[in-house]
Amino acid sequence: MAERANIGILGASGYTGSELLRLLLRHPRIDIALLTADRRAGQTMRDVFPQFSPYALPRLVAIDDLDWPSTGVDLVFCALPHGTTQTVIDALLTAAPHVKVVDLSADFRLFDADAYARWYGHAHRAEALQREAVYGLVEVYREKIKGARLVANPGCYTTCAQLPLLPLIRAGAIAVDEIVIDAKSGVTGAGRAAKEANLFTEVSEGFHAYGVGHHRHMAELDQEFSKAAGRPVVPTFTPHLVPMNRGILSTIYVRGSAGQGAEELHAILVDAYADEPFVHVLPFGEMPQTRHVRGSNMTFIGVAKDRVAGRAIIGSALDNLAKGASGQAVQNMNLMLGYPETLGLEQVALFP
Ligand SMILES: NC(=O)C1=CN([C@@H]2O[C@H](COP(=O)(O)OP(=O)(O)OC[C@H]3O[C@@H](n4cnc5c(N)ncnc54)[C@H](OP(=O)(O)O)[C@@H]3O)[C@@H](O)[C@H]2O)C=CC1
Ligand SMILES: CC(=O)N[C@@H](CCC(=O)OP(=O)(O)O)C(=O)O
Repeated sequence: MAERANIGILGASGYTGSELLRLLLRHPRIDIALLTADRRAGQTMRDVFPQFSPYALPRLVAIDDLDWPSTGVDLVFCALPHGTTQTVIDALLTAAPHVKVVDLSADFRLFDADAYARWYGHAHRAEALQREAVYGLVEVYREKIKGARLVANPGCYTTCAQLPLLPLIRAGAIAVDEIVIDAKSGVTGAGRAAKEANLFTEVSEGFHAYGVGHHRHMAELDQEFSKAAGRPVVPTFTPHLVPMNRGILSTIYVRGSAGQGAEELHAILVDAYADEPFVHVLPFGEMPQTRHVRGSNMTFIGVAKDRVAGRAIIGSALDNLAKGASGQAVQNMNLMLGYPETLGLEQVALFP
């Protein structure tokens, strides 16, 4: 294990890229060696995000201008739009095969080439790497991540839903054909690039569902839930956009298997996460709030009884830019570099 590592951030001028930089500037064992942008290439981080003014940072460069071996990077975070990433990482790992990569996009999360083509509308452009990638949900794949060269950081909605549900599915404690996930996200989840749908006037003073019946995160949920259950699982999942900057809250409706009431489901989760630094199960009956995880790498989970016999209501909250993206990516980096998993991630939520 090296004492320090040189880090690159592809897409540093975006929301997850800048959140990575915010976290990494407080990390004791890394140096920022490379920052890239597309439209903002040539500018400084200060031009794009003035909060970085006090720090001496490399200028934003275009990926096409890079000669990978001479960048000197040991590990690269790829925070680019999905679809863009696979060719960039393929070129990077061809030119510099020793570099480790944490990809924040959806490009390497689906291991089945047909499923990828079906959900994303084109054949994967780096199939060998798709097969090599390790899915980066640390609480499940910790040991595989430690030896990985390419880690596919999970999606924000999917992290929020998987953390409470996977232990229950694995234990056979819930009816897997009756899972309903009602999720709400802040607007940073959609990225910084200007889109009409994300204008203040379109988002404020309102609240709406989108991607109803076909959001691409369903593919990731199907894959991981089916793996945990040992048979196909297809949950109901509906995302909503709410007028706040950060945070995801998922309210999840489940039916317990025979003999598994809400208290038993709660006990399974308490047991599963007793030693996990970034998953906190609240006392029975308490529901999580996004404001209590904002800016931290934590996921808060709550379980309560439904008045409908046999059903339970589960709440899960995380910060989409932290545990839902950049925080989880740094957690993955720490494992890949052999550092303590929590290094640079100890921030308590920013509240009030
Ligand atoms: N936002 C979130 O909460 C989450 C995001 N993700 C995923 O992380 C990735 C980054 O998301 P986010 O930070 O929100 O996105 P942003 O739109 O905020 O940032 C995108 C970044 O990629 C750069 N970029 C855009 N197009 C290209 C291109 N063709 N070639 C090279 N660089 C390009 C942009 O540069 P420039 O600014 O110069 O145009 C910018 O730096 C996405 O794949 C997203 O799906 C995953 C989980 C949560
Ligand atoms: C609010 C919002 O728009 N959220 C994004 C999901 C966040 C994300 O970026 O997910 P991936 O990493 O899988 O791309 C969306 O619904 O597409």
